[in-house]
Amino acid sequence: MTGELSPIDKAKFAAAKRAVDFVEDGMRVGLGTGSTAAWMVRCLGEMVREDGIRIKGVPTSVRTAELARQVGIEVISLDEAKWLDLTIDGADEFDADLNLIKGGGGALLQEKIVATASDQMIVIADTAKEVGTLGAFPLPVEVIPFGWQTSRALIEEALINLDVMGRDVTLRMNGDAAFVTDEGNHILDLHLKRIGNPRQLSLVINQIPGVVENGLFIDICDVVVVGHGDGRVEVRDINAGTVEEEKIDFLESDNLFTDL
Ligand SMILES: O=C[C@H](O)[C@H](O)[C@H](O)COP(=O)(O)O
Repeated sequence: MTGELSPIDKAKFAAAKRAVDFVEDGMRVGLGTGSTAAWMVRCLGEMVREDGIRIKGVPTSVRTAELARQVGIEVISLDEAKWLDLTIDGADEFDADLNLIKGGGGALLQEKIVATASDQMIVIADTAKEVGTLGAFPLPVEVIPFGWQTSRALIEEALINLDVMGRDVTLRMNGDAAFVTDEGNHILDLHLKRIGNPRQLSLVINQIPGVVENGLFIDICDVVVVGHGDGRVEVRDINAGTVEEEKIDFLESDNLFTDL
């Protein structure tokens, strides 16, 4: 069945499959959003159904909550969990310091709250997500609908003051209408090309009235699991300074691919 998956999906699956090894019985786990995180939720569901591990999952979006329930994971809110042992999530970009751009799917706000309320955040990604410098992927910024054009103008002004390379700021659309997040907000995508100082940019953007949160995750991620299309995975731990390599056997998970 894996023959029907593209190499990129195999890479995402391999990273997800390796990352769930970090999950132990009784843990409260933050469940990320996106195509890579969806593989992780399916793998966790398999562990719950077949290995009998008991976990409580805190989803970062409506769609992840739906998938988690479908695969048999007990879903609780962050307020019920209060604090999490671990969050596993995808990313749009990561750099050598494991700083991230997230929010390509519009879930950055809940994702950042959940990851920050976790002892550890593990990012799962295919090799295409690794960059020398963040910023080729447009940086998502969540803004409240009221006065969003004013917020955009203030962001553009801030980008000029910071002397950032690209300054194009676009409203994310969903067909003919503005995209609406799970929190009822809009997303502005900042086409910056290169983010020289992500920490400074994040602080400046978050001070602008109307901005709820931005997609830069600075010093939040501890471990990245990078998947390759042939099943190889690298586990890079920024705190321990270690890199481990392994290979995932796709055949062991064939049942996960049958109902796609
Ligand atoms: O809002 C979406 C999330 O930040 C995703 O984790 C991110 O966009 C990566 O998604 P994917 O795994 O589909 O590339």
